[in-house]
Amino acid sequence: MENKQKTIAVLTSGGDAPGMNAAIRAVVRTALHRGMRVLGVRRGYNGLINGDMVELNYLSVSDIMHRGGTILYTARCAEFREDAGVEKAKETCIKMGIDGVVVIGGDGSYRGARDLSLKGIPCVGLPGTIDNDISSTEYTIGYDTAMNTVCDMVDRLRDTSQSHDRCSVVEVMGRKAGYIALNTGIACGASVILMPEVPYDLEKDVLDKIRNAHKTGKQHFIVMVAEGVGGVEELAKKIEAATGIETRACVLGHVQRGGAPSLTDRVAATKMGYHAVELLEQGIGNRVVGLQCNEVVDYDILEGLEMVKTIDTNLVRIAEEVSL
Ligand SMILES: Nc1ncnc2c1ncn2[C@@H]1O[C@H](COP(=O)(O)OP(=O)(O)OP(=O)(O)O)[C@@H](O)[C@H]1O
Ligand SMILES: O=P(O)(O)OC[C@H]1O[C@](O)(CO)[C@@H](O)[C@@H]1O
Ligand SMILES: [Mg+2]
Repeated sequence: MENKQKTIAVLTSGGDAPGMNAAIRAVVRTALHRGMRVLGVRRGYNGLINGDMVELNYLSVSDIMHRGGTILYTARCAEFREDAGVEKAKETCIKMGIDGVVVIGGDGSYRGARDLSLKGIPCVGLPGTIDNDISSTEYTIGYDTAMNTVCDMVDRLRDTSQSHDRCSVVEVMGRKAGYIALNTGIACGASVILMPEVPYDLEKDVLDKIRNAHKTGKQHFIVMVAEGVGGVEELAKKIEAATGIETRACVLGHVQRGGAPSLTDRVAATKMGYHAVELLEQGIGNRVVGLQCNEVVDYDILEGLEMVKTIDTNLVRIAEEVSL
């Protein structure tokens, strides 16, 4: 008897990230190349629960590689956090003949993928988040683009800070992680970088540093603050009061999630998307795909979620020594 044609589904979930489209394209093209059908699920797990999906062909994913956002839309789906929601999604998968699902998203989306895998629908997670806060991979899709966007924005802030002899306190995204803040802080020449992983003393690590640099003739400052530290408005007031330097706070916000993906994001998304399909082709689910030393790897979802990722303490030290 002839083998039944495999059908896989692909969805994006959680916050969007530049490069998600490149990942969708890689999944679709790889699967079609191997003779599978592909369904694109709209708005994350919502689409899986409600059966909101469309068949994708080679042309459906043309001209999307260079676009930010996700053509499949994304969402945070409260219903999927409950067993009843996962059960409904499973029923939809069975009804639509879905043999496996590629879930592109963050750690929350991975938990959902695990729940559905445990119900017998093989799921493979791809790391799609600007935060780079997924332990099982050194790199997440969207991280590089978001950091380049931050650099571009902060370079602009520097122009106006420099012209006014001001201090700019900038909040960047990252949820509870400081990866974006640390790397962009270095790249933008920040005088101070605050991230949740590294405790700081306001007087010693922020105010004294700015006061001392001010005495040597430095007139404008960038203070980079991770979202997980927050409080940029209050911090700006404290810096102004303690140093006499006019200070402004700026929360960069969602601009960090948009824009054309960088080359790094496009290639990473393509490599990982390809691997996800290779796994599903073999009927292997409950896995998360990642990059370690730029090589594609995969792990059991729970094992991946339980891995620990730490901030690069050497990079923190370098940032401290070179900043002024
Ligand atoms: N513990 C869980 N069990 C089942 N499903 C979950 C769980 N946590 C999250 N999900 C599902 O995954 C969706 C996305 O999760 P979340 O909002 O945490 O974003 P994420 O995937 O971590 O991405 P990001 O943090 O980059 O925005 C949730 O809306 C929900 O549908
Ligand atoms: O778009 P929302 O729901 O406001 O979520 C914002 C969060 O999503 C991210 O942009 C991506 O996880 C975080 O950096 C941020 O904390
Ligand atoms: Mg998350």
